[in-house]
Amino acid sequence: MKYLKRAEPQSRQNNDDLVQHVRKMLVDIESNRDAAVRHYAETYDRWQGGEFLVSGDEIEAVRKSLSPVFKDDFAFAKKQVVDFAKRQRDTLAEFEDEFGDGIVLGQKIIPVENAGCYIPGGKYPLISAAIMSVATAKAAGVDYVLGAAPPRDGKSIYPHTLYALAESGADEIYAIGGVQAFASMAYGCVGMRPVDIITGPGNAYVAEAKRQLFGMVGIDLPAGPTEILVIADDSADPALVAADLLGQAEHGPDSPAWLITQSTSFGEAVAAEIETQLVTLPTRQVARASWDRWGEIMVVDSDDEAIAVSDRYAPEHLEVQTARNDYYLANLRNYGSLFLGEESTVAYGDKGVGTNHTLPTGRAARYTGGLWVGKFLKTVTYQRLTPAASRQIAPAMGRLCRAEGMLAHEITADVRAERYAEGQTAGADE
Ligand SMILES: NC(=O)c1ccc[n+]([C@@H]2O[C@H](COP(=O)([O-])OP(=O)(O)OC[C@H]3O[C@@H](n4cnc5c(N)ncnc54)[C@H](O)[C@@H]3O)[C@@H](O)[C@H]2O)c1
Ligand SMILES: [Zn+2]
Repeated sequence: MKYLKRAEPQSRQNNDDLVQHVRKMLVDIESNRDAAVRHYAETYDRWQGGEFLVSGDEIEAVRKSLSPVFKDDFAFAKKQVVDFAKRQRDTLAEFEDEFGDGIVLGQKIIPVENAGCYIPGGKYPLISAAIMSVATAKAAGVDYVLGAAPPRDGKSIYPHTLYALAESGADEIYAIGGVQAFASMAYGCVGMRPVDIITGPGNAYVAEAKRQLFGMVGIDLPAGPTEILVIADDSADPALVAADLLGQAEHGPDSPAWLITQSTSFGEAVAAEIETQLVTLPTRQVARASWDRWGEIMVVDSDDEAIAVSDRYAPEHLEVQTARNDYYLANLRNYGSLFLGEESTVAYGDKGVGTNHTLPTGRAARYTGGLWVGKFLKTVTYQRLTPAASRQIAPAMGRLCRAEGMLAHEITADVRAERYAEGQTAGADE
């Protein structure tokens, strides 16, 4: 593999400052609660309001103010995402079966009770993120869903985001952003009830807060700064590929965009197109910074090498525009969501083609997919035995306890062997 363009040396590994900064905030909020939350909201969100909880009147006013076209577009996106989520829910099944005579084992699927969903809004109000988290949680059957988004002007949530949160089914909505939002949802500050799982994408502070809070509260997945990788060959259109790379570079100055191709001339054409398009792109300031710093163009020798390199990057978004898209679909392993052919594009996935847009970043796609109904559901198990079955497995179970030196465990098996011994009346077989 050779690089036509390479990212600046990665400084991501050394994120001590970020880790310490977020830890300090979380510790402060855990001990000083609402006062600390208010302090950080004032510092980082320029908060000037009173209550963080958004009132029903404010939601109603927003409902009235938005255009029918926006509402129709939103309804389309929501329907796509919810239909797909329900279809995914249908793939999960409870079961109860016999595993050996008299040994009944089962799986149940139980939604978490309370979920806190974060909608990013530092740079852009990510309206669709409300559907991705809140509507998906509701499709999973979560009882109570709290929505949180940063205030746009120090006072209230961006109206379209507020509408999206309400329409997606949020039970309560709070105008609060970043680390202080996640800490409040986890610890139950500023009137929030402490939730069981916190979800949603966000910037580096948000991603780090989720990582540190994990354990005391559930998290969906590491979903930090957006990434895109495009695998393209000579059959692709360099202008379209360049547009798609810049489309995601626009997210923030820490959003990498990568291209893998087997054709040096194609790689050069995309590089030239990017320069051309950056001249007029309205959000070029951000896109230029991220492309210069993180952008990469790699030339490989074969489809299999393209797949191997792509799997190493484990990109959040992966577009494949080649003459052999099905081969890639069959063989790629690590990605958050895959966009096959030039007709699909990450922006569709972002805004509401139907797949969830909260996706793994920072190589987390090696071990997880994106947000989906399953993240709000627990697959739990249960067991039930007949007396005869209990008696029958007791000796083996007891010996395994003993082998581990767990003698109190062994006794629990031994007493059952005795209790259900043949001829005993207590607990005899039905
Ligand atoms: N992985 C995914 O699925 C996915 C999807 C959509 C968006 N994203 C990413 O989400 C991110 C959104 O970022 P954003 O910044 O626009 O919005 P954000 O809501 O994630 O972050 C804004 C918050 O950051 C906090 N903040 C800012 N500076 C701080 C500081 N110095 N210390 C502590 N907190 C601070 C503020 O409280 C503010 O409310 C982008 O990086 C985007 O790429 C990821
Ligand atoms: Zn995007």
